Amino acid sequence: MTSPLLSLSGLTKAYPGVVANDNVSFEVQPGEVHALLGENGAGKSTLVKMIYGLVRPDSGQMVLHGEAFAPTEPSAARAAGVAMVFQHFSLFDALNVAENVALGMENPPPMGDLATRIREVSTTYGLPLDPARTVGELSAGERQRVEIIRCLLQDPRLLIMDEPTSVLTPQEVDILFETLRKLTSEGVAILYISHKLEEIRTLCDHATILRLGKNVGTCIPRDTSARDMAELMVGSAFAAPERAGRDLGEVALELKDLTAVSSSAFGTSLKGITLSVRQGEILGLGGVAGNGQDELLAVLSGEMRSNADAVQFMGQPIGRLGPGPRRKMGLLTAPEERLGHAAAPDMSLTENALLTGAEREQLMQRGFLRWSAAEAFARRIIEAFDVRTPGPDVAARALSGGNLQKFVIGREVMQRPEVLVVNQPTWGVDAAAAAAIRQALLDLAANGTAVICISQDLDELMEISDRFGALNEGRLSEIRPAQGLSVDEIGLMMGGAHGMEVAHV
Ligand SMILES: Nc1ncnc2c1ncn2[C@@H]1O[C@H](COP(=O)(O)OP(=O)(O)OP(=O)(O)O)[C@@H](O)[C@H]1O
Repeated sequence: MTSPLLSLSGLTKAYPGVVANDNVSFEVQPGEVHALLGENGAGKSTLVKMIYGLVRPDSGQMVLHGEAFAPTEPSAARAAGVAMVFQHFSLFDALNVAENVALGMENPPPMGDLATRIREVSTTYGLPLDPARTVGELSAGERQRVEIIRCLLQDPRLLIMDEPTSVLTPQEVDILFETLRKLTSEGVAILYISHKLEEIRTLCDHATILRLGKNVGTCIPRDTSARDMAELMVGSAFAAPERAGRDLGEVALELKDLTAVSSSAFGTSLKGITLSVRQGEILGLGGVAGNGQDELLAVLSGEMRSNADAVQFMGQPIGRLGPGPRRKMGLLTAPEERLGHAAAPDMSLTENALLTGAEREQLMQRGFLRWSAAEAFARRIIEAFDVRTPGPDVAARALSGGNLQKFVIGREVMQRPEVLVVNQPTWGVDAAAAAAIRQALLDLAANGTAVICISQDLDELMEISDRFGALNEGRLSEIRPAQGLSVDEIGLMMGGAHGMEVAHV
């Protein structure tokens, strides 16, 4: 048997109120794809941050290529052959691909040489990318390729990937997996974090499962069902969402030939969008990211204005109203970007609860903030949505990604909206919590709320939507009943955006 590439023994890291990693030990072999599984807050990101030199363990040892390994910063980890592709890309939109790659390198070669090397790596590993293109014009999949190529130019022995497929089309996922397989055939090891269990079954050789910071077991994903893996992570069985029959009420929200120019140079303008959603109904909107989803959410939240008549709430024109008045009426929204847009990173959960809940939860009285009521509201969200955190005083940025997502969705759901618009409601959320969020949206609709769910997850949309439409380059397809729609029909509705194929529903 070959000696392991990386072995971890007894790694422990505590934060105030939580032990993020508790005596974690396992090994990664050269040439394998090793999955790191665990529910939200289980400690996956903390563990890989220790390997990448972003977080220092309180105790425990790491051995890489047979030598003691204790990186104090990412450059030390990179020098030892460890590379990492993050969930959120750190790229500059206005610069081209080669310039962005150079910015992430310790000693970048001259631009001409770098462009040649980028072309070589991109051809060798099947990652099509033109070094001269401006990054702002690239799709999410192409941006990820910039990050991957940046890593590959450093000749890594271990590549860490944190939820790499959440922004990719099914076709881009296939391309990525091909690249990863080529890398492993050359002996590179891949440490792979994902909540998408079917993908893990396709790609990964071994999996280590974390629960509440502890290593609770390993499995061979190919030989384990997705349901069994989910239960290993949670430690118990969980319920799949149930959809009750509902009577639909009045039209709650209507868009009439809505046209809006994106405020961003790299955004997508909305072109003639017409739709309506009734009380008690869930309208699912699919499409590849970057086809107008963010702009549609902004035009509904009031962050972007339109013609007054183009947006109608219970028959009233509201296109010129800002976010405050819309919230007061009961039109609530939860954007996709949880850190920075949906939540203020350095503010506590109580302060974040206040940010969107002040009006409808009466957290303000005669100009004064009612702090104890705001804290009680934050506690109710934490309780109802099973947000794993020591308490409401914790800053939003200290929550694991999935737990913050649960908080952001819970905050809007608990305000009993008349209309709720969500974008990617279960992004980065584990299987059990995703089921709970979908159930909460179904329950809201059962109580008469009109829901618009924008998502790239077609399985999710088919599970909860009554009717389905797709965004493509700022236009909306025909809207059709979701039940009985075939994969081919959905593919046609998505209109081949960025040449994508719909591989699964
Ligand atoms: N900087 C920090 N300060 C305080 N607590 C933190 C910090 N970073 C992580 N934690 C806590 O450590 C625990 C583990 O978080 P971590 O981000 O590693 O989980 P995860 O498994 O990656 O979750 P997810 O799947 O939601 O991304 C969580 O309880 C989280 O709140």
